[in-house]
Amino acid sequence: MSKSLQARSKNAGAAKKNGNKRTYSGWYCKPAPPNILSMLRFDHLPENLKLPTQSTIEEGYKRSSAAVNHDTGGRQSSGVSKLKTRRKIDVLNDRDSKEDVELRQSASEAKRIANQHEKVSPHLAIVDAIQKERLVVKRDDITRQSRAQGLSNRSAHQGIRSSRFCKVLRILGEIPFEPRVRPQKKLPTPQKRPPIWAETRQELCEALPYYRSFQSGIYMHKKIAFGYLLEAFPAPRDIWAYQGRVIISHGGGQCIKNPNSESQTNIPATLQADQSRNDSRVDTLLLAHEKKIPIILIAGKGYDELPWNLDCAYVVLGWYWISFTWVEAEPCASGIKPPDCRDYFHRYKIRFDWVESQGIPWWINDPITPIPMEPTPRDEERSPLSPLSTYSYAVKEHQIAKDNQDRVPHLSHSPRSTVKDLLNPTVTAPPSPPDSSSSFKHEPCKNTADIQKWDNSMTSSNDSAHQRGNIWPGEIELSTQDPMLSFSDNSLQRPNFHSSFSCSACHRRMFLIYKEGLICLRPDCKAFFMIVTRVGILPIPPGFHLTYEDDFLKPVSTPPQVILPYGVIPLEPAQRVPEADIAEGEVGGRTLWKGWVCRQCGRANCRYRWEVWECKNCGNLLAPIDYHSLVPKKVLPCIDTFLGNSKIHPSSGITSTIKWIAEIGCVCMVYDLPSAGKVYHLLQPHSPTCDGLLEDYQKAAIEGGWFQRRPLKATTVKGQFLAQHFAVNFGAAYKYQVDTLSFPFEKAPKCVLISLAMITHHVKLIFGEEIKFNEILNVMYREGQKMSWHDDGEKGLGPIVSSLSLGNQAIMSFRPKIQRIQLNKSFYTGSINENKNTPPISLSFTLSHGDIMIMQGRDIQKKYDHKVVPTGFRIASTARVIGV
Ligand SMILES: O=C(O)CCC(=O)C(=O)O
Ligand SMILES: [Fe+2]
Repeated sequence: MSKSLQARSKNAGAAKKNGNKRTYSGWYCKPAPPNILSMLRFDHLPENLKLPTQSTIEEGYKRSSAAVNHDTGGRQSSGVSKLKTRRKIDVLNDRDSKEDVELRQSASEAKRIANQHEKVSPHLAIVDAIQKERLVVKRDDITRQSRAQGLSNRSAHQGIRSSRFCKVLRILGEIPFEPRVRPQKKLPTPQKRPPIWAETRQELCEALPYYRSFQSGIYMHKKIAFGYLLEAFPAPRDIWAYQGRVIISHGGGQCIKNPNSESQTNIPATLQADQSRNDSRVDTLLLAHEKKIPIILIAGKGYDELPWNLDCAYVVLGWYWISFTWVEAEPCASGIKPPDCRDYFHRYKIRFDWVESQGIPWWINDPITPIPMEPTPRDEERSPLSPLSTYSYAVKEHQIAKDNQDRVPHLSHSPRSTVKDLLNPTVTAPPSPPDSSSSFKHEPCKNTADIQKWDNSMTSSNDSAHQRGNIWPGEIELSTQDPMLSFSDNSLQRPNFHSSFSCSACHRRMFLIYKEGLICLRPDCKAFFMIVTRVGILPIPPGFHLTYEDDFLKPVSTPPQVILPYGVIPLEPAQRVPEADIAEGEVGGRTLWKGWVCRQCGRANCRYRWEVWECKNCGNLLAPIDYHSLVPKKVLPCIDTFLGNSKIHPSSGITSTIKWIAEIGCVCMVYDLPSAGKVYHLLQPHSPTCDGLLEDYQKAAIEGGWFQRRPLKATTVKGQFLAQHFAVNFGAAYKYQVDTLSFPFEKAPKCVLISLAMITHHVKLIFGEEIKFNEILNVMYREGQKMSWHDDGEKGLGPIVSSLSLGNQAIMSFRPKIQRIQLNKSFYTGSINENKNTPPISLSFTLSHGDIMIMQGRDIQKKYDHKVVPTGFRIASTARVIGV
């Protein structure tokens, strides 16, 4: 006899001994016929339902009893003739209040039939039970239900109400109804302020080296997860438990808002494909779990599970480690193509546990509350037979609180992990996040060789991680037992969380994580995400409430492998960063426009003023620059260009000519953009005067505090978004794309007026007439800043726009305009590839210190976009006529 048959007969024997009791492993749980499974799974058009006819039932039965005979040595015998099934779907109007009574009656009838037939074939009993239930099809209900689930109107077709199946499932599975208790947001705002908070996503991304993702909910680099944002678009069973020490969220990716939906607001984003390890976000989170790499969690205002109302847009929660991951089945929304052969997607769930070395979470006002703790896998490994260690969190927390003495819970900056650490398979310290800023001491894993090694170590140690499996409390201890689940007096005796169970379909061990029953979490198992009931294993319909086991939710101690590599509060930018630190190769470096976390109030700030870091909340100032920091022309590199190194796309139709301007002894390149206008490039007509202007602009910026990064008017990012460059406008207001500060000419510093005079003079040399520019926009770029694709087409813009360039060189490019792509639709997929939709650059050339550029013709703004990418610190003044 095969092993499995031996086990079966042993279990069958055990069942006999216990009278009516049936052991789980002896339970015959052949899944119902395929059409029943899909019918149960989700809403379908009734005409597509194909409820089994007598002949299909018989066929199915024959198939399954053949299989059963093969499996069990002919335990089953024919009983088809006994079945009198109803095959009609009733289309009913609103049912009256007797509905539930009827439901119960028919369900107990169903159970009676199930009991009668279970010896024959439980799946036939299911068919019978379901049909006894008189499946209700009613258009209005479906519409309502679809809306409630955020599904589109297209799903509002007739179909079987999954809510009815939920009821059936609860009755057949004898599952008490335990509705999910939504957080009421009734907790008071924490007394301690968060270590870091922000009002915009940009502030997070510019101030925190571990969260630089504008769109995705996870910030990762080279397969290392650094930051995870808990925001809107929750998935089922996301949870905040034990005062936030345990957070269950979901894997990223493959989500979109339903494109068929009437309203794009207040509807959840739904999966459009399976989440799988092929997705780098999922893979990175799983690696973080396997390698015990901690990750910083940030909560946004849209995060519904947070039990108090945020009075800002984002708060940094702190360090977590990923203690467990698993896969669930999530219904395919209407209008979304399901995967082959099933009507659900795989959705990864990720469980984060608070890293205890941080002390108590900053938001907990009452440190006395004892928290039941589960031992770590390590504890279990050390003493597999000892009872669960009882751990008084309160005592430990008191101790930590005493040590911390009320300080804001940020960590000391432990030294950066080395590659050797990373390669150590037992103790793995994660590297610091990538950061081009030299002022943050926790430097990035810049070295590609290091990263390569890290990657390799990931891949090789990955195998061992897989061999180890997802070690979880109790697993090692209990894998030596043969846990049995039994039914007694119609109630399911469940083992506690530590017992785990063995899936009757795939025979693999599984943790019991839902109160509702034994649910296999292996996507490759035919019983994946189905519930064991008295009449067999049934799929879980949409909207069915699953509740986590209490034991499962308990916080677990942080294993020693979890090492925190840096504090959540980034170091301050170095005081008085020299603007002209050419040794670093970055004049006016990138460091200087990165954000900053105010030490006084914890606000994450963008650097929005040129001359100082200023806190938007409390006005705290950091590192104001002074005259010693000016960047003189002589320290700037200048690579000679040949006539501006212009490039013209062959298919653009653009032609160029060279003009000699004898009055000032200067070359001018003229580019003819067909049926749009001309672009003139005057090569360094006056650079010595410009050397002085370069310094004067910087002095004016320090003295006057003119130059600011200001909000873009249209952006795809939620909330305010600052342009990269620092700018100030004089004369007529020019606020076309950016809400730039504007002042009258009388207030303008001298350097601005000189620049305007120079531009006016050169424009007159070209066109022979004086243009009365009434506006000049002055832009300062720090290292790494640029002005992306745009036009200057403010209403009432005159035909001539002309600029003066100072400082480092910049490449100016033109390209034909494109239709703005609908970013919103694919916003959450992260799959936008703008390059696919962008036309090639028609013309580009290099602007050097002292060059003047002129665009002539309004149609240039209508037909072309332009962008300017400086090679480093640079100033540009652009004059226009506005309001004509
Ligand atoms: O930086 C420049 O040279 C030009 C900037 C520009 O295109 C603008 O201000 O609209
Ligand atoms: Fe422009």
